[in-house]
Order: sequence, then C-alpha cells, then structure tokens
Amino acid sequence: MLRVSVHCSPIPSATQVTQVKLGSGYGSWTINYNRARKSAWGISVKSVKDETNGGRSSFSGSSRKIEVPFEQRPEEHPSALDSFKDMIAVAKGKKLVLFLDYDGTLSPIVKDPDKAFMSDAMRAAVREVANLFPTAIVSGRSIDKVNGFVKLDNVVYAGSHGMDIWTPSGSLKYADVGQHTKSIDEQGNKVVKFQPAQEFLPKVKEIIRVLEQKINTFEGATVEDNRFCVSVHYRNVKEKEVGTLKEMVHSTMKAYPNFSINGGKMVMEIKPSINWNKGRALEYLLDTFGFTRSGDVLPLYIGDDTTDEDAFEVIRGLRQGFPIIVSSVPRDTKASYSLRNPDEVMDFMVRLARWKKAKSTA
Ligand SMILES: O=P(O)(O)OC[C@H]1O[C@H](O[C@H]2O[C@H](CO)[C@@H](O)[C@H](O)[C@H]2O)[C@H](O)[C@@H](O)[C@@H]1O
Repeated sequence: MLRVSVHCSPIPSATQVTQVKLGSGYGSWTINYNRARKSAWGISVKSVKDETNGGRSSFSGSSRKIEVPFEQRPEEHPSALDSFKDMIAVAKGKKLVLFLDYDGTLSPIVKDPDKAFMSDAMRAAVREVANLFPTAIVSGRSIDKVNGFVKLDNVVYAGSHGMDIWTPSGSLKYADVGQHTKSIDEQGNKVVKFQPAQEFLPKVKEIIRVLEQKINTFEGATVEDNRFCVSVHYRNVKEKEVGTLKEMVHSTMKAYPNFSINGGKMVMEIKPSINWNKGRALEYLLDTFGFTRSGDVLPLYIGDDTTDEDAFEVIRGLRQGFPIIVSSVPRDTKASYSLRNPDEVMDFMVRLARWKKAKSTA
C-alpha cells in the first residue's frame, strides 16, 4: 500500500484534499481538490511511503510542487478573457482606471532582473489603453528603472511598491502621510513626487551597502536598489545555499527594526515598515485621477506577485472594480479574476481598447 504525505500551503483541513491518485511511476500525481475551499492551492508532495516495503520512503528529497492545470481553476477566479463580456457589462457607464504591475505582468519573469524587457507589442497595447483610460504602472522597482523599461509618457508611475509616486498634480489629501516635492521631468512636464518613506533613504542606502558585501559569498545572489526598497534576488543561487542566504538576510536585518522583509518570486523584498503599500498607492492614484468617493469608478488592477495582494484587497474593500491575478497555476489570492501570463494580459488590454473604441464610435 502506498501512503502519500502531502504538504500544503496553507495547511488544509482534512476535507480539503478529496482524492490522491498516483500515476505510473513516482513522477506522476493527480490531486483533486475540494473546490468548495478557496485556499487549497500550492500543494506539493513531500514523501511517498510504501507500507508493504517496511514503510520506507519511495520518494525523498525536496518536495515536488504539483501544478494544477488551469482548467481546474476554481470558479471564483475565472479567466478575465473568458469573463470579458460580463466584465464590460459591469463597466458600462462607469469609468475604468487601469493599474498595471510590471514584472511578471507586462514582462515575463527572466533570470536577470536587468533584462526583464517588455515587448514592443506589449508597449503598443499599454500605450493604446492608456490613451483611452487613466493608467498607472505600479511596480516594486525604482521609478527610473520601470520607466526605462516601459518608456511611455501617457501613464503615471508608482515605484518602490508604491512608495514613490509621480503624478502631474499630487494629492493634498495625503499631505500628512508623506512629503510632496514639485519638480520638472526630462520632457519639461511638471511632476509632483509623493514619497512617504523619504526619511528611510539613508538607511536604505546603508542596507544596500551592507548586504552587497555579505552576499559576495553566495554565487548568483544579487542586491537590487529599488530606491526606497531593496530586493535580494536568489533565483540564480544554488538551491542548497538559499536557506543560508535567507538566514543571513534575516539576521542582518535585525539591526534595522524599522524595515520588514516579504517574500516574492525568488526574491526577498525589504521595505520600510510604514503603513503604505501598493493598495494605498492605488487609493492615492485614484484620488489624483479625480475619483475619490466616486461611485462610478472601476479600478482594474493586474498583478502577479504577493505585494499586489494589497491592491487586490483595496479593490475588494471598495466593492467595485476588477482585481486580476497573473498566474499559470492556481494561487491563494484576493483577486477575483485571473490571466495566465503576460501574453494573456496583452490580449486582455487589446480587447479592452477595441471595446472602448467601438463604444466611442457607436
Ligand atoms: O512589482 P513588480 O514590478 O512586479 O516588481 C517585483 C520585483 O520584480 C523583479 O523581480 C522579479 O522579476 C525578475 C525579472 O523577471 C526576476 O529575475 C526575479 O526573480 C523576480 O523576483 C525586480 O527585479 C524586483 O526588484 C521587484 O521588486
């Protein structure tokens, strides 16, 4: 008899995994979920024990992630492409505002963060929607970097996970939260910069210096300066060294109690511990776009990573709008819709633009 131990994140209730089937050999697994539960995602097989064989483990080593085909996507996160008609029916007569994350949303995830370029076709799609709807790019990167990738001047940018927002007008409503600085950009346009983590800048620079020295012993590890935040990348670090690298970062950061560490896609995101995130950035931007307390605004946020969840949560709280997760596998998320990858994001934007133009012509 084979007994399979499954590791789940988060830990499921006994009824959550309803059936486990083994395929031929130990490499093929089918796990059926209890779809009534929303959070049974991210299941991985930890071990297989053959009880006829003295209980010896037949599969060992690191746990194997089970990728559940998206066809099994629970209905509460339907495809935004398949649901397009329903979504535009809701959007009729309302004002759509677009928020787009960068890495993993507009550009595919690649090994080298400096080479996460977006395609020309994607840029054309973003330019097009931004001509039709107020559009913001909300990224964990520094504004300079994300601007360098996107290269569009008809969008507004929020970098450093929303801790650096550049808009034409700023929002006086948030004056007590952070500093507004007026300046002129390279094209000669007026820019108001909102930077609620200004005071942390010297410490951020210090953290970068310290971590850059310490990661030298970890081949493949890099530290990315995201201006008000720091990313420690371990995508290219040997698997067996990742744990030690993470411990090193956690122990280094004990000297900086005013900062927090969050996990992302093979990255540790270090951020000032202030009550500000991509969700609050979304609220700020809605305000600068002129939609505070507007009952007919529909924020549409597309993002792929953990820090985007704050924005999904805000949209859910507003009870109006579309939070969309980009993922090829089911995930535990606060999003209501899903798209599998940046190609689907592009298709979605193209359809959105086509719909808006057809509607305007009509
Ligand atoms: O908010 P985002 O725009 O999605 O930024 C989040 C982080 O994205 C980048 O890292 C991720 O993408 C890299 C390029 O594809 C990939 O190599 C890395 O493993 C991913 O974690 C960026 O480099 C980080 O600084 C951002 O915080």
